[in-house]
Amino acid sequence: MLRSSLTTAARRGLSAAAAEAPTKKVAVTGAAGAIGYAMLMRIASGQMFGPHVPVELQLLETEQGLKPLRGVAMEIKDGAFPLVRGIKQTADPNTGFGDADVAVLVGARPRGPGMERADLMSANAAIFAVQGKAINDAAKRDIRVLVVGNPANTNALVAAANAPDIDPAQFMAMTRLDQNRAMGQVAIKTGTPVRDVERVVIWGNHSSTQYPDLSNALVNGKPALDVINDTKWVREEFIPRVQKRGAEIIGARGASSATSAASAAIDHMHDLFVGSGDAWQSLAIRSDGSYGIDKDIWYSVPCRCPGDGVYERVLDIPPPDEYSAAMMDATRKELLEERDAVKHLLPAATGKQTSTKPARKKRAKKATA
Ligand SMILES: NC(=O)c1ccc[n+]([C@@H]2O[C@H](COP(=O)([O-])OP(=O)(O)OC[C@H]3O[C@@H](n4cnc5c(N)ncnc54)[C@H](O)[C@@H]3O)[C@@H](O)[C@H]2O)c1
Ligand SMILES: O=C(O)C[C@H](O)C(=O)O
Repeated sequence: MLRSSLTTAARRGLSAAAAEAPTKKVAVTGAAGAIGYAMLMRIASGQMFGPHVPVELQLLETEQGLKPLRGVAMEIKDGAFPLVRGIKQTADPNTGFGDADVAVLVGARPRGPGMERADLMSANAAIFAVQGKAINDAAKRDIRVLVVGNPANTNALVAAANAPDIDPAQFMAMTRLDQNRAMGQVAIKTGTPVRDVERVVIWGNHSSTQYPDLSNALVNGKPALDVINDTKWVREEFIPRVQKRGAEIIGARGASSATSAASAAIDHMHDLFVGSGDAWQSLAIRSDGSYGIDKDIWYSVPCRCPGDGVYERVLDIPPPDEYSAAMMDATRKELLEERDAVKHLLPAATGKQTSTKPARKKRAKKATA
């Protein structure tokens, strides 16, 4: 068994030592859905945690979803991925999150044509209360949780509030898709490869109130706003396009974005665990009052990711100008309204730990070494 896995590893260019790295237990909910389907092969192939980290997949679905999930699991097995150490399939949250190092919470109803994210609030938020409790009961204490299912920011709040023994800083919601969309639009506008677009920030909610901000962005190392030199385009085309890109895709595809969402989840977790140096990544994290944002809402801000599951807010930036401040405020207000709408699912104040550090760096290192 060992011999054959090393042989396979060697075939795929992995060293024997690398193939022996500690296994990461990764829970994925909604694993048989469109995003799950697009994401799992990429986790299995090492794109989320790097090519040297084996994974055990813990796939959580509804009872109804278990049948298609069986097919997804068969396909993963048929991929013969050397890094995959096991595939668990379950509809029981405590089993799904059992001993998990990482959880990607995708399972939730997607928006259809004509729906706003607020329409998903009551249908989906309750799922995250149940899953927060299960994470609290069953997962590793230093788990990192990424919420993808919408309304993602407020679902992260609900999950964290129902996991009183886990630092809420370990729960994140995904705005990396918005960041990637914004970087893509800037690259097209300036005729530059995306690689040369940096420091684009998504502030606030993963919704049409988000603020895709180019104030600090660079294109080829020069201020993006100078390179673009077109405030009308920024305010009347770029910002609304990024804010409403989800709806634009639903209109075109008849279904909500899936491959790009899966790709963004891979990017988010890759940068969190493998690290992305000095680059800025937008993460929707529990507000600690920085930037004048109310505490205890999951508001997207720029972070640096040194690796090992740690993030640090980028605080060394100039204060927002009047336009940016108004945009940041609008999305802040929406998140406060969303929080009010799920009050019944928040059993305890989420300010249970005051640390703004993403929790237990030492233990995280140990868990991800
Ligand atoms: N944050 C983002 O950037 C972003 C981007 C795209 C989509 N989304 C959201 O992601 C979610 C999933 O989208 P999708 O296209 O994969 O939808 P989908 O309908 O294709 O799949 C969802 C899956 O979740 C499962 N599920 C539902 N409730 C569950 C539960 N309680 N436990 C486990 N599994 C459960 C369903 O059975 C289904 O298989 C939606 O809410 C969508 O709006 C977020
Ligand atoms: O917009 C949606 O409902 C889906 C997703 O959140 C997206 O941004 O594509």
